[in-house]
Amino acid sequence: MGDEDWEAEINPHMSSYVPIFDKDRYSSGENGDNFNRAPASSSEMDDRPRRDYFMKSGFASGRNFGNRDAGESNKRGNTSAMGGFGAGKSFGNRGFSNSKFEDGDSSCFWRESSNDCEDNQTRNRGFSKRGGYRDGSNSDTSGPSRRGGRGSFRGCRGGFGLGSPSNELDQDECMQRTGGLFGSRRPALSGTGNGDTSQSRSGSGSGRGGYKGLNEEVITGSGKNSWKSEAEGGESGDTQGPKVTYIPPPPPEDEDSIFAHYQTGINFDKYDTILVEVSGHDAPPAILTFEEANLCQTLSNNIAKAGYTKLTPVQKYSIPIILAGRDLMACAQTGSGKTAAFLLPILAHMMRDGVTASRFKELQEPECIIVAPTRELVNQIYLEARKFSFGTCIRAVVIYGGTQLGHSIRQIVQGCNILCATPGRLMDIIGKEKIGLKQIKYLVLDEADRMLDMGFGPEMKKLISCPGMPSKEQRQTLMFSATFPEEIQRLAAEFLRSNYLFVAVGQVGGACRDVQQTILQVGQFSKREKLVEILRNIGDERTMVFVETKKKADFIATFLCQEKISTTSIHGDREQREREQALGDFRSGKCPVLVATSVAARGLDIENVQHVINFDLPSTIDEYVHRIGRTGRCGNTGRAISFFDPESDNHLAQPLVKVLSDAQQDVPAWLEEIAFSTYIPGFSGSTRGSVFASVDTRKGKSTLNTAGFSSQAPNPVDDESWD
Ligand SMILES: Nc1ncnc2c1ncn2[C@@H]1O[C@H](COP(=O)(O)OP(=O)(O)OP(=O)(O)O)[C@@H](O)[C@H]1O
Repeated sequence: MGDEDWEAEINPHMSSYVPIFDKDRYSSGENGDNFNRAPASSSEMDDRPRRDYFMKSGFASGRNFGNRDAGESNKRGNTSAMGGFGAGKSFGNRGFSNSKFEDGDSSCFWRESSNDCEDNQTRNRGFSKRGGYRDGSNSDTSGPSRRGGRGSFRGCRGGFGLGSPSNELDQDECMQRTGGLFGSRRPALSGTGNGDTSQSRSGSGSGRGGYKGLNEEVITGSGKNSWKSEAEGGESGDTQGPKVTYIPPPPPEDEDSIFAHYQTGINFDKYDTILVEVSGHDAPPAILTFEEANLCQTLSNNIAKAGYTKLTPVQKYSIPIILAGRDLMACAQTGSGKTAAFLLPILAHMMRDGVTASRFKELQEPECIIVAPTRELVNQIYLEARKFSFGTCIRAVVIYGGTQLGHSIRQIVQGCNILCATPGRLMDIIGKEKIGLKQIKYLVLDEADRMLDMGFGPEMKKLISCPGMPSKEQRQTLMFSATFPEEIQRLAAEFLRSNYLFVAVGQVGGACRDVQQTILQVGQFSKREKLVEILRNIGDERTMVFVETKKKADFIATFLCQEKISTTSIHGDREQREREQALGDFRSGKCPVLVATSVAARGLDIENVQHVINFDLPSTIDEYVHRIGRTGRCGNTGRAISFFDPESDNHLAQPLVKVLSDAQQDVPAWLEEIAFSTYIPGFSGSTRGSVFASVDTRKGKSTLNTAGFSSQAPNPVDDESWD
């Protein structure tokens, strides 16, 4: 079913789902959490699920959005600023400067009904209307609103602008606010007024990379589509937008929290049986134990405290390669420890070579930059870097969009050896001359195929051609992913030294075998019923439900709440604080169901996710592999159920059959039939013309081995032909 059809189906529900806030009956409980609150009456019951969702999923955690009833809002006590956000800011999508952005006691979602253009637009957009906000200190309600309710902004597209920023930081922040909300459906981005973030702008007209769902933002430029990044939320500064004030709460500092980890699963030891291929000249032998890596004592202690006793295959091969100073492209199944595979040898080198101890400086010159496509993922990588560098003088910093730029800068100027960043925020910070690149020795692209695709690729190219960035001969470049389409491997050459090594653990682009995959044929209109049936059977086990569009994510989450299934959601139209809240609620088990778009498909490592449900199949098989990889991690088992709608998913039949059979899963006969009937000559694994690379695209193979053994073989690769 196309998106249009969903519009038709969703909209009537949307209007009926508009929560009419009844402040007396639905005001917050003590903890500001109204979820699962028993209804006071049957009429309340009707509305409750939608309130539940808004409250629970952070739409409403104590905020009044775009609320006309500013007076009511003020009565609620204006608790502000957990973590500092929202303090002193006022919100209101129509010039209401009194409604406060609250975060605290009161859990309520306020939404007014109105017949005006904005509201109609909002309703059409969905029920997720959020009130706009303005910087209270700059407030000028008569001026252009910094952020209208989502719907209202869209309804009045073109009328969006900014007041004059009052200082450099302000300017930059203003420039940054493209936000998930505002990036929608805008033309190619151009800088306006403030040239200082030009590097982050798509000078070529290409938008930020990221994820695209069916109705997600597409920005055209450079003669081809490039995605307005949902993942990034468009924080780059490439257009004007509202001021982002969110300051993420600092992670816990106590050692127990830093080293908290989950257990490896029963299949962890089976990793050793996976075939590993290493291609490229003179690959150093794999190591079999952490001891062989000869890491310094502090690092070894941290590894032990993290609960790592045994290397995973990608670690066995990648660690010695990186320690030998080689460039690397590594492809290994989801959840198999790629993060430590690059962090540990980098940290070991930094410890060996010595780093500038962190100290306050306006311009920081980190030794290592790690980029990844989503905010949540860079944050996760940062936490891993912080864990492994615990007790050393190495300081890791994380910066990402959707948060206050000033906060990112403050983190950086305190000292920065390892910078974990999303591309947009990174380019902004470089543009602000807070980060110098001269000292860069390591450049890591996690989810590298995504980082190099047409979404993020242009940004990455800008990064490596930034003034000061050491040439590829002078730095070590490392790329990791579970998928690596051939054409992306070719693009990667520009970033890597010609003698880079390629490590493939198992089938490149293959699914993790610890995930039991089931494909069900379900038509679009039966999906919800099926979903509820499955979730009821699952009970409280943690489940991620992937849908294709942000709008549908809201819709399904609301629907599930209505069915009394505790659900939250994450997607690119949600504020960053809401995204983090949603992830937190999911991680803690408070909401065992997380409805997500592809923004959550890659990299996220959440303990105990036992099920992934593809309510909608993604458009590419690689995406499928990443999504189902949110379960079955680190030797644990998991289950993935995918709804296959023959009306829309036939193009995936062949690659699905391949992925299933490669992972030794049952292939339904009906799927084989569809695959056969849509046979594409020459198909070898993917849609969109690209295929799984079965090997390093340079075609040379030097090693074919199981992960338990190190070996070296002659390398037939002709570097010249590759370069
Ligand atoms: N050697 C090890 N021993 C025990 N646990 C490990 C080891 N290596 C990694 N882990 C844990 O396994 C989990 C998955 O690791 P990680 O997130 O790095 O996987 P990944 O390969 O990057 O997955 P994805 O492809 O989804 O990004 C993490 O919780 C990590 O701490």
